[in-house]
Amino acid sequence: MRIEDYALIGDMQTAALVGRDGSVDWLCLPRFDSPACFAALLDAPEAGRWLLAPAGGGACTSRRYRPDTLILETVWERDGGAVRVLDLMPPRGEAPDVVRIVQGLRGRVEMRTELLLRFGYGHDVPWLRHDGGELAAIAGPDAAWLRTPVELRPDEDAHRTTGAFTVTEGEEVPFVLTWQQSWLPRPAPVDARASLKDAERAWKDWMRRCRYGGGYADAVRTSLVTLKALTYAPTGGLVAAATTSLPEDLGGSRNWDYRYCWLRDASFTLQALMSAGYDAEARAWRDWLLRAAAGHPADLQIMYTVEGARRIPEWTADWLSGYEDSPPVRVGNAATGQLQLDVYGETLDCLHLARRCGLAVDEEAWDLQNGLMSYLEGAWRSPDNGLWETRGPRRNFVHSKVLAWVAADRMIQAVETLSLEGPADRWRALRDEIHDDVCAHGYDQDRNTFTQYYGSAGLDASLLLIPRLGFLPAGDPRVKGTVEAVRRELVEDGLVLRYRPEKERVDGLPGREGTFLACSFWLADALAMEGREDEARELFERLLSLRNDVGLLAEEYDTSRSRQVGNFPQAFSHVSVVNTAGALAGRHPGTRTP
Ligand SMILES: OC[C@H]1O[C@H](O[C@H]2O[C@H](CO)[C@@H](O)[C@H](O)[C@H]2O)[C@H](O)[C@@H](O)[C@@H]1O
Repeated sequence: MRIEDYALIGDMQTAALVGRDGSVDWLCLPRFDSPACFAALLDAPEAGRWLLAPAGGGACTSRRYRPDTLILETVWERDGGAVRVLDLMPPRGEAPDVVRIVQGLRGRVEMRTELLLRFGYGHDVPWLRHDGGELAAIAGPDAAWLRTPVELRPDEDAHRTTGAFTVTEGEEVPFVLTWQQSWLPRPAPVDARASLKDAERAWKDWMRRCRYGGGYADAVRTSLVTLKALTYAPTGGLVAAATTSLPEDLGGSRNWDYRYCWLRDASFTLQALMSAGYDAEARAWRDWLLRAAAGHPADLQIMYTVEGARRIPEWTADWLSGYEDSPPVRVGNAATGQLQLDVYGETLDCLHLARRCGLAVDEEAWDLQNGLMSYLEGAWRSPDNGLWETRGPRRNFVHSKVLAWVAADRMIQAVETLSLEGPADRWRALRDEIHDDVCAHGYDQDRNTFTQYYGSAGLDASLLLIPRLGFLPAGDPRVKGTVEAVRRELVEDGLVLRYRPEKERVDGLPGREGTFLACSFWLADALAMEGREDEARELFERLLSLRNDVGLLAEEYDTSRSRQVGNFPQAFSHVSVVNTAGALAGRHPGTRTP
């Protein structure tokens, strides 16, 4: 399946990907970053999957989410009849469940199910016990049960379970898969119908809180649901995407694990959610941050687990061949230990915005902000790995310095407008110093553009954020020059690359990558801010057209193959849908009138 052939279901603790062929090919239990029990996404079906589809196989005729929910409806029209499968993960009760309900729509359709549970990222083959429509599977720490009225059959050789049945018009056949740690008693089974109702109610209640009132409302609502689905409800942490190792370069090795909370991605996500009125999520994330960042500000990490833990060692699951033969499959992320100075600015920007939106002034949060700012005062001159997490030598990335300016600016604003206490004069001097430094060393007069890093001949799409962050106005000739330079040098078939990896081999990695969707939205934002609304709208609509049939976007787009690439669905991309729609409605991205 292509990446865009998948849809997401989830229960705000983990998520699964369901293909257009009715196969659940990715599911990590019990948490986003737990080992997968279905990993066919990154190998063959033998790495674990759950198929539920007409016996003849093949892709569905159509599918959609029930409006304002993450309940997936997949329809197959066949000669003798039509069938719909509802897929969902109900709000988490005692244990995680995947509920699948087959509904006969017309005539008769022969159906088939095939379940291969492979715990430990496709590695661990469980013992299976069948009892009529009941299956129990167990391997090491994992146990799972499948309940259905359909007679299930073991295929002992292949360690798989199959079932065949016919569904006629008006008939409904439920399947419920439940997971639990193997040493605990089996959880009480959930009722498929009742959990469908619970899930629908929970999603609709959440969407009712939405205050977004601009254009492109359907796209924005789908993206908000996706962002909420990437939130780990027990702690308020937000993952960057639901997957690991979907390649940025098909056949290449730019494959990373995104099932963690990046302060950068989470700050962006929160800004989008707050702009739509979701203040409770902002509070939950602020509290998550206070717990995760506790300790010395110099020890702040750029990412944590959803629980706020610090250790995320990177290793490769060598038994998996990778998506479309793109090894390695990485688990964990070595970028954890990198120095990325921009996260201080993004975090302080987000906390400031949260306060402006009415989040109560909290002493602990202000202490944290002061601590982060003091650290940055001493550290902002250091070269770092930058927001793209380059694995080459550290550089003086212009974006990192601009975000140091943002950090000082938002702290000054907090003192000036929210009457918080702090050394505003010292911060004002620092803000001016950083501004002068960036304009002197990060701007190339001959080419009339800011550069990727001090002294670099290369460009970087993150420079498009300069006007939106308030570092310089959109009408400044240096900003306009940068926008034009990005269009000239980084645009491929109308979409924007983050940078040219081949140039100066800045990221220290082999191969190339697709155009980066968030950066393409940033170009639309920059054009809108410059008053070039028609061009901005045209680009935005092109980007919306790249979403799959259920409105989802991966991290990147390969223009030569016309395919989505990279992890999926990606928060960065969906944040950008919300922000750019807001920008076109006249609101600057990431802001909300307090
Ligand atoms: O491309 C190299 C890097 O790719 C990942 O980082 C990217 O994803 C992060 C999460 O969305 C995002 O915060 C960052 O800006 C992106 O560059 C990967 O996590 C890195 O390990 C890798 O070096």
